[in-house]
Amino acid sequence: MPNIPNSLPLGTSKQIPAKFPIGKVDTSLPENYDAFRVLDPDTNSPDGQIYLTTLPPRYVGQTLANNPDGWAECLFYLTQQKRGIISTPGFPSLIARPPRVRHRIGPSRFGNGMFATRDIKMGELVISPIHTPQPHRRSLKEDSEDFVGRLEPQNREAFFKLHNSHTEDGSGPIFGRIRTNGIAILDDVPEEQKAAGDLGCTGVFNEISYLNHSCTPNVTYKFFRKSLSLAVRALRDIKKDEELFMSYCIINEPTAQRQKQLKSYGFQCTCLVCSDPTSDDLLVRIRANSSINWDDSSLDPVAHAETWIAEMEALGWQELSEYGLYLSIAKTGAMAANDSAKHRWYQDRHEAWMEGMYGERVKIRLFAPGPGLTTADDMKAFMESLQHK
Ligand SMILES: C[S@@+](CC[C@H](N)C(=O)[O-])C[C@H]1O[C@@H](n2cnc3c(N)ncnc32)[C@H](O)[C@@H]1O
Repeated sequence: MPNIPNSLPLGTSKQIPAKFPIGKVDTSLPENYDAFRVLDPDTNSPDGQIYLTTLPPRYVGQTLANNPDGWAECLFYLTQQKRGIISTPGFPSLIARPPRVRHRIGPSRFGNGMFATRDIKMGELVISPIHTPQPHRRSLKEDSEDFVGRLEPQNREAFFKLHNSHTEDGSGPIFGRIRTNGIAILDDVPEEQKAAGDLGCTGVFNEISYLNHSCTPNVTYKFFRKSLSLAVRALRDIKKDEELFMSYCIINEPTAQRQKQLKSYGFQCTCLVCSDPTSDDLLVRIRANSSINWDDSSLDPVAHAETWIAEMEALGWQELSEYGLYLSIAKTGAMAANDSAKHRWYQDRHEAWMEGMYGERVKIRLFAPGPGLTTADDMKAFMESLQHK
């Protein structure tokens, strides 16, 4: 029998793409630069120019007092990108916010950082930005200067308070801050737009850009095009006053690879897994054990999953997709063993984790216990029937 399918598509660990290149950057302008720079293009403007535009559209005289969600100053190279955003169903939507403020910015071991101001449960929304300045694709130094000039004064002030770890490589005070604080927001681009060259953006955020890095992060984010905002959610239960960490790199790669990705931020990560020389080997074993043979009667799926869940939780490795696979195995195994309390527990944990990872509540009731679906054999037949759907 094939391995049990999981409700989570495989390979879905957050693929946070590499940032701007490491080291010295070429910020020279193309020839005829001014001739093809356009402010506030309409969506019929030809592609291939450099566009500076404000989204959602901003009318004369409007200030943050009229629109607390604010505006994003965007720099595009394709009008396709502006078209893509404004044709997103529901755009512009209000930004979803947590019911009460759950974060603060303050001193951390790594300069400033962000902290929880109350206990936060796995999956819960920690923060959505009030506004999302400066999504952009490639960024030339001059373009960056232009769009910072277009920001609301208080947002410009917030921008210049951000850390700049690129003071020695020719980036300058603006592009340097974009390189240090830019968060890749690739994930929400519809496939057909990707094909048309709309590869997503990098965004710099007033508050979210204060999140420091860990390879065992306790929050992650999802970008929503319809509100041009990031939702930062808890990947596990977080205690009041804990520092919040996101990952700046692809965490399911070996330590040396991760350290390479982090070089552009000018620090060496010293988190729990980076400091443990056995962690790469553990990662391989976590991956290898995350699919099981449901025909193997010598294996107790729940006990197997629980061992690995405990191991991953001890490290704080919930951002790995394998953590979701183990929750899924535990939930399914508990159902097959007729342990409805445990089944419900893992069902809820899995849903909360999915919400944390993907930013939305996903109801997965595929494996709800019911007549005729209570033994391992029933489960096997059920899974086989799914394979043929
Ligand atoms: C996006 S900023 C985060 C906020 C920053 N700590 C501040 O004081 O404004 C990224 C910078 O924070 C620092 N940083 C973030 N995570 C770190 C970590 N795990 N270890 C050391 N430095 C870190 C590095 O200087 C990095 O370039």
